[in-house]
Amino acid sequence: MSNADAALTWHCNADVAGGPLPGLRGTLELAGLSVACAITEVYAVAKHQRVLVICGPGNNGGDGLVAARHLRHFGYSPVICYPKRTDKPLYKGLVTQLESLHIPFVTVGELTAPLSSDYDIILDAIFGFSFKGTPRPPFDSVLKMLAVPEDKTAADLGVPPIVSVDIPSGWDVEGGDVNSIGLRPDMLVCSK
Ligand SMILES: NC(=O)C1=CN([C@@H]2O[C@H](COP(=O)(O)OP(=O)(O)OC[C@H]3O[C@@H](n4cnc5c(N)ncnc54)[C@H](O)[C@@H]3O)[C@@H](O)[C@H]2O)[C@@H](O)CC1
Repeated sequence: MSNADAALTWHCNADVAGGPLPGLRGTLELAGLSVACAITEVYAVAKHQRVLVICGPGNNGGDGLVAARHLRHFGYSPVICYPKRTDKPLYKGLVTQLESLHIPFVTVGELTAPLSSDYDIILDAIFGFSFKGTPRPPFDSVLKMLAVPEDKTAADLGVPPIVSVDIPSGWDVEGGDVNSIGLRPDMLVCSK
């Protein structure tokens, strides 16, 4: 059993540790752990150690914060971009856990193209099913850095493989890429 399988099995059998975590905290933990485990299956740490985790302001971003912690424990070197933080205690706790592991945080301004010079994978935890309208700053400029127009390749633009949580960020959950955001993830991790 791999470390990732062991962690997921432990979480799913969490009654041995006093019961599953309740409510949103529990679902965020399970979602984030599942995302991290899925990444280990597809992007081996030996070749994809540097992971940029971009977190949005809602629960999709929370999945990213949890996934980053597990990725660190699985041997990856996550760096987090979390430009719109919330004061909710659950989220402050997730940030404190990451800081205690000395996981670096970067601002949007510190992200420079081509992203592939600094990162081997992007974890897109910006928006999930509650995204509406067109992306507002600062996420509009972040999404532009991740976009790959139809007539270009990710390699041309230096965009590393993108793993999206739930749905590609900026896409409408029913209508798809109605705003022509151009984010075309290589991998999507979503619940059944
Ligand atoms: N709701 C739940 O119980 C859970 C949700 N999870 C994840 O969280 C996602 C849904 O979470 P949320 O409902 O918090 O929403 P999202 O995380 O999808 O996004 C909502 C946030 O994005 C902002 N936003 C919306 N449209 C925007 C725009 N055009 N420009 C800039 N900001 C914009 C909103 O103001 C809000 O802060 C799911 O897709 C899933 O990935 C789960 O994984 C964990 C449990």
